[in-house]
Amino acid sequence: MRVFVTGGAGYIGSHMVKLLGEKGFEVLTYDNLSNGRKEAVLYGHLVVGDLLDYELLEKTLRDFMPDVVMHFAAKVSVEESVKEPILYYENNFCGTLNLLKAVKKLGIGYFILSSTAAVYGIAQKVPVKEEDPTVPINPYGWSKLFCERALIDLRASGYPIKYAILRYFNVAGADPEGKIGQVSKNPTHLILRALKAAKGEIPYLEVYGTDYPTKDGTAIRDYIHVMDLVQAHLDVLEYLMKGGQSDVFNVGYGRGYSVLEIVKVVKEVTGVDFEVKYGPRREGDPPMLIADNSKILQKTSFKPKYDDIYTIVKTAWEWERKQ
Ligand SMILES: NC(=O)c1ccc[n+]([C@@H]2O[C@H](COP(=O)([O-])OP(=O)(O)OC[C@H]3O[C@@H](n4cnc5c(N)ncnc54)[C@H](O)[C@@H]3O)[C@@H](O)[C@H]2O)c1
Ligand SMILES: O=c1ccn([C@@H]2O[C@H](COP(=O)(O)OP(=O)(O)O[C@H]3O[C@H](CO)[C@@H](O)[C@H](O)[C@H]3O)[C@@H](O)[C@H]2O)c(=O)[nH]1
Repeated sequence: MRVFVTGGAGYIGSHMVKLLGEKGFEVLTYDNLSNGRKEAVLYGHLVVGDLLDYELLEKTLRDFMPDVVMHFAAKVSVEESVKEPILYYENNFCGTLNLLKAVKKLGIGYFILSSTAAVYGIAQKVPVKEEDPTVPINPYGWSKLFCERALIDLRASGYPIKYAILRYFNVAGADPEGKIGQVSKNPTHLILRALKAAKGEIPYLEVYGTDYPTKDGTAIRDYIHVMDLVQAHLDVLEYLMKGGQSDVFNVGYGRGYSVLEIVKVVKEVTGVDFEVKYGPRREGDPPMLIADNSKILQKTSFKPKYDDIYTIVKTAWEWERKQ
């Protein structure tokens, strides 16, 4: 089976490409390398191209003619999206429209979209369920919600695409074999920044906000290991191919850690008591996001294997210390 992976040179996409390659899928990665690295693509070919370059996108898809499109390519920083909203709408939404346009033209049948817990905005209750209100509080979340809508509407218009929209919670950790991991040109993610503080690459870790309505005043997130996340894509694909209905799925573990709890785990795992400073909230950050993952657990064969915060931080640290 042939799988076209957009964003396959990035953090999550490269773990997906590795798993697909190991399982014997034929893979083609399409990535503009704006935040990806060609060395991270361990299987199949890489076409360096932009989603916004419709001609190249359509030609690449036509030449490869995949059975499945897995769409990871996006700009992913909440903070940057608040400062550069047009960039986010253009890259993420217009990019996805180009992809859907080409998919429809070529008659491709399966589509898995990387969406995000950021579509929920300030959750009224946690854990959040897929049918809960989606009112993003930053342009990144809106750009992803628009992509969801476009895909749902394409199906509703009668085009017989089978899709899964996966709303990832906070993805962390690295390939346990140590071949790939998270590399970012401008790292903003909490665990990665904490590890960089432990390495001395940044002078301290700043905690963004200590006045959230949570147990210790810092924001809570549901951290999921990247290996479980990419496995979830195969489980969902199997579900669709066996006749499962197109649907939206939360992908998280259903439990949350505060920023301070993560700091404690990172200090324990690295053995480094790095400096922590306390600053104001970061614009666009909701207080708490935890997945209700019962739908994916019930409907597909997905079974988390790496759902231990120490395993997540350890695999990330093993990768990061080699960089
Ligand atoms: N990391 C997380 O915690 C998280 C959580 C929820 C959802 N997601 C989603 O997962 C997906 C992958 O995120 P990631 O963390 O691996 O980010 P990443 O930046 O490592 O990967 C994204 C890849 O897409 C490529 N890309 C971006 N715009 C492109 C364009 N216009 N054309 C071609 N390639 C382009 C980048 O070069 C990069 O390699 C994204 O869609 C993101 O919204 C990530
Ligand atoms: O140096 C830092 C970095 C982050 N945080 C806090 O840590 C939490 C997690 O932040 P981060 O790791 O940047 O993730 P999120 O902003 O929650 O967003 C991630 O998780 C979303 C899903 O929940 C994805 O959609 C996004 O792509 C991904 O960046 C937030 O409360 C941040 O304010 C800090 O306090 N200090």
